[in-house]
Amino acid sequence: MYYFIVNLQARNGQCQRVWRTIEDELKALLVPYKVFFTEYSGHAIELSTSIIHEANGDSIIIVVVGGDGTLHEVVNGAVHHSNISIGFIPGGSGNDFSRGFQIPKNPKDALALILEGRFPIDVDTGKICTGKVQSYFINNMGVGFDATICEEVNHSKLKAKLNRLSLGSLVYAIVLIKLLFTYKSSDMRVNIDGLEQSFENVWFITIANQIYFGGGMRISPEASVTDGLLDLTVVQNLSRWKLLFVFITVFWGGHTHFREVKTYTGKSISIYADEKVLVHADGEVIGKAPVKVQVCENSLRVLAG
Ligand SMILES: Nc1ncnc2c1ncn2[C@@H]1O[C@H](COP(=O)(O)OP(=O)(O)OP(=O)(O)O)[C@@H](O)[C@H]1O
Repeated sequence: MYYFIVNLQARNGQCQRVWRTIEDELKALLVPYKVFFTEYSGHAIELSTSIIHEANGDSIIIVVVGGDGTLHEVVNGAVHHSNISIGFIPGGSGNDFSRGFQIPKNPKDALALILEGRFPIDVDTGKICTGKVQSYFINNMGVGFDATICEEVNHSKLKAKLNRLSLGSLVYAIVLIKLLFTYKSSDMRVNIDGLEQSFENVWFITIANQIYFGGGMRISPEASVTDGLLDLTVVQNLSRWKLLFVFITVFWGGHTHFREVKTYTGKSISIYADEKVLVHADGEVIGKAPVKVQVCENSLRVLAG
């Protein structure tokens, strides 16, 4: 039995078409399945939690049809349950998860990969604690400018317009350019596995589990979801114009060569900011700094490409 959790509203409603294709294919192939549609933000975590409870330890596959936000919620329900495998059919605007896990863009091909079931791998996730909130991420988390971009993107009317033109992933770049001229950098302290460092004028700190971020940018080109490590990128002391230039190079991972961009790896990381800067997990704003992040090795089973 396959359990589908579908966000028909992903990509501003265009995910409906993706689901229709999948539904037709499941019926044609006589695949046994149950489908649940998300009705509000946070619903996917509730759905996955109740599916997992009913499975009572049996091995099952939960397939997410939607964007990285819906996937993020299901990850938070399924993490540390080794009897659950997660499949994904990309139906969102950014789809960084499918890039990082080599899942085909085409819905039928992505479904074929799941039905073959040949590649379940146990991957790392990151656990974040900020204030009273605890959350897991599969792609990345960030503190500062990138979280502010996520906040703006998730409330942007532009996203809907670009999605209609199939240019949804461009919204991150456009919002970045807009915020570039108003965002104020701040000083931060970072503790990586017990070693503390201070950074002045930080634009953002991103902690990545996999390579891709913000709709296809190669933020951590060396990241691996099976190495038991998280990859940090600190961007500081950059003028607004140079940040824009560095940003362009992120698309091919060239930013790591700039002296204002520092990279580290670690298992347990704390970030303290002088001001209460925003924190995102997989593109969803979850709170403000300070934040504690820890790698959870082999904590999620995923059907990757
Ligand atoms: N029925 C619904 N109505 C409104 N919002 C919903 C509904 N179902 C889920 N959501 C919320 O919509 C948000 C965005 O969904 P999702 O990430 O799947 O699509 P997206 O934003 O188009 O794609 P991406 O995250 O890849 O850019 C999620 O935070 C999710 O909780």
